[in-house]
Amino acid sequence: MEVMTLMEKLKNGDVMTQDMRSEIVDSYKLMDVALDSILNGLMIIDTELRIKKFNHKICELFQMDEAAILKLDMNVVLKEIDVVGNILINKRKFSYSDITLTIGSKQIDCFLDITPVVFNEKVMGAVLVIREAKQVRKEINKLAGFRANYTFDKIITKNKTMLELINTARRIAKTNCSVLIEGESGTGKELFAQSIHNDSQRRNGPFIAINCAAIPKELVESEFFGYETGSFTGAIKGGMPGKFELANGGTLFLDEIGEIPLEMQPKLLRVLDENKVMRIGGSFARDLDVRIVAATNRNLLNEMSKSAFRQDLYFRLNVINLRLLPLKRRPEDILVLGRYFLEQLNCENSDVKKYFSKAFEEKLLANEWKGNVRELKNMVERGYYLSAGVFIDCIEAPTKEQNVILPVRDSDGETLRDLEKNSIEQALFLNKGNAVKAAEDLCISRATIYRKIKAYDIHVTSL
Ligand SMILES: Nc1ncnc2c1ncn2[C@@H]1O[C@H](COP(=O)(O)OP(=O)(O)OP(=O)(O)O)[C@@H](O)[C@H]1O
Repeated sequence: MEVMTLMEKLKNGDVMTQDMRSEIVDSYKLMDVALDSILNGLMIIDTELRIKKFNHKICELFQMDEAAILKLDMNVVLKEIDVVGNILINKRKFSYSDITLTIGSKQIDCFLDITPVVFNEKVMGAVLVIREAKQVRKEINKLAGFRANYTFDKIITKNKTMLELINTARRIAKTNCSVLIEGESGTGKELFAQSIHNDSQRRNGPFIAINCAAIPKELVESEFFGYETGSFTGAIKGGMPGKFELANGGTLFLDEIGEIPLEMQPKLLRVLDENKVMRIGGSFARDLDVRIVAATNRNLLNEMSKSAFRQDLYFRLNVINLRLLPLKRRPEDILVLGRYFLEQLNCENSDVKKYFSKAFEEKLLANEWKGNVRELKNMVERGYYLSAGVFIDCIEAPTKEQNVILPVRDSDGETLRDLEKNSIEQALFLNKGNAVKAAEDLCISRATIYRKIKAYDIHVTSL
């Protein structure tokens, strides 16, 4: 018999039989099993915020046994929320992302849905569905692509030093120590960082990359550490987690670390030393479990001698050092890499298979490769799409920038600086302000273009 029908019968004065009693007991047991099979924490409270029921996941989330949970004062746990006003009186469902619950001396970051329980128009209490923020972020990171795609087997090289570096990186990937990757722009620093993450125990956690050169100085702290509601003008209501929090359980890749403002460096060092982060305007520190991989194309020793980079931070980051070789110092890699990129293009465009002409290969070997592997990849791609026949030859059609008639300027007296600034402005203009695309066209890194935009005070929106 349905429990509800049974209840109705009892309400109407029927006498409770043994069968009815076991029916009710069984149905309660069934409900408990169902509640415990749910992967989210679930709790039912009454209008006085007293706990009426909860599932096993709540014990896991709160790290408490059942008896301790029953003693919790939910007015304290939910002190950040107006449960009575918002949910019980207004009879409305509320969802809170990134809320902090106070459970005894612990703080738990979670996503919380509260739904009022209404019978015959009367509010009886509310159902709380609690999901751990760490878990939700893990799923979001997976969907949003915050993960590393590269693995060591995708790092192509025949160079002995580079092969040794890959071996070292493979070995240290298993540890938790910080890694500093040095090398010119386009040498494969991010490739190494992603491969280290994918070869570590953290491979299922997030890989969060942050380009220190791309963040405006005044936003660096909030990007790194996050902030709580109302901590500064323009802050999003409800606060925001910083990149450290987002990378919890995974790897944080600090690209262009040499660009980090000097005043920010001691704050970063403190977080790395203490493994804790406090959001701006926050009242408590959150525990962190983050592996740091930093990269730079600057000579940090030089920066230190100019007092532009702190020594203590340098030593904290430079536990393991990987110095990648520029492409011109590993000429044996030029054709190997070139053919690898060509092979990829042939696979992507399976209808036509193309080959390098002898002259093209000679041109590749003779090039300066200031933009390193990135430049090589772009050049192969350009050759591939611009060549009419199956052989990729040297004749390169004019690039987008060369094709355009630019505003006439008196070139007399134009300094190198002006020329560089003009080129960047043109590339930005041609790419409708998209700095990443402009950087690709100019064969420079994203970090470099952001740095130059800042240095030349280029207003992207007015181009
Ligand atoms: N050894 C390699 N094998 C295959 N692809 C490579 C290799 N090295 C670099 N690449 C490719 O070259 C491009 C640039 O690499 P990456 O972004 O890792 O360089 P980077 O040193 O981090 O550059 P930047 O300092 O400008 O950020 C990427 O598309 C990457 O896949």
